[in-house]
Amino acid sequence: MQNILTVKSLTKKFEDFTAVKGISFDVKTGSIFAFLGPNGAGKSTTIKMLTTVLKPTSGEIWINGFNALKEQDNARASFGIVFQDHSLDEELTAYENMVYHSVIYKVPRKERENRIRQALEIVGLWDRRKDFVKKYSGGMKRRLEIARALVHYPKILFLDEPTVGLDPQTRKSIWTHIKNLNEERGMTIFLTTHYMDEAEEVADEIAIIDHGKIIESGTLEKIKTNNETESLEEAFLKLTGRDIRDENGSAGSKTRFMRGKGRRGRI
Ligand SMILES: Nc1ncnc2c1ncn2[C@@H]1O[C@H](COP(=O)(O)OP(=O)(O)OP(=O)(O)O)[C@@H](O)[C@H]1O
Repeated sequence: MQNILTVKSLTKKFEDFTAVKGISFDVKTGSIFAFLGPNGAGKSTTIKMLTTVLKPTSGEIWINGFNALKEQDNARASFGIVFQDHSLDEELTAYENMVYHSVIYKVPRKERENRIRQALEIVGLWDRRKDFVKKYSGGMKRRLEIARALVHYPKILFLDEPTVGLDPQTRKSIWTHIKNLNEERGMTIFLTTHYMDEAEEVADEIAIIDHGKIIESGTLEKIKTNNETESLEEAFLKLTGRDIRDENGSAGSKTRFMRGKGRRGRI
């Protein structure tokens, strides 16, 4: 199987602090890859580098055969992104949001309508296309963001915490849409999540990052065997000494209090 994404010795320094320390990994074409780590481990910094938002200090990123640092336009055309924070225009309808994004991504005018329809149908929002986004529920907004990320036919979709802040039923529905995209359309999915059960259920391969280094990677079975645990959550705890979940207990929002200060061991 070919790799749609290859990362070699990727490093990011913020002045004298190294947030990502020479990580390397491959993502197979057509797979679902989960990138996990405690708060402050380096996930967002890595995703920002992979999606060309942040320039690495050193290392290589290859996306769909393109060097993401030297062939940025081709690399960008190869992926879609759904970030944690909503970036929809609430004063526009869903359809208008889609058009706006299609223009930015230079989708040919003649193909625009057809592609928008396809993308909205995938997430079950075609019938609601004329509604203003401000009337949408949290789950519908997330589905719209996923549809928007599909309109330029990306080969790989980056999802940063796609279900954060959503109730369990809505989370389930989002995963159904994501799994359909992967299984029926062969789209590669790269995701981060704080919900271990979700990663366990959907991911073909998993990488765990802590303190800027990948400390474990492979299939769920391999990770459980390596760590002699029954679940991913137990393996994660054993490896990082930390719980990935919100420790304030408020579903969805993430604690920041452990961020980056070497608090390994405190649970
Ligand atoms: N612009 C920046 N300047 C300085 N330090 C930064 C910057 N961005 C991130 N960091 C630091 O780099 C480390 C990794 O941060 P990052 O946001 O990548 O972690 P994360 O794994 O995504 O965490 P979370 O799950 O909390 O979002 C943290 O210690 C963070 O404080």
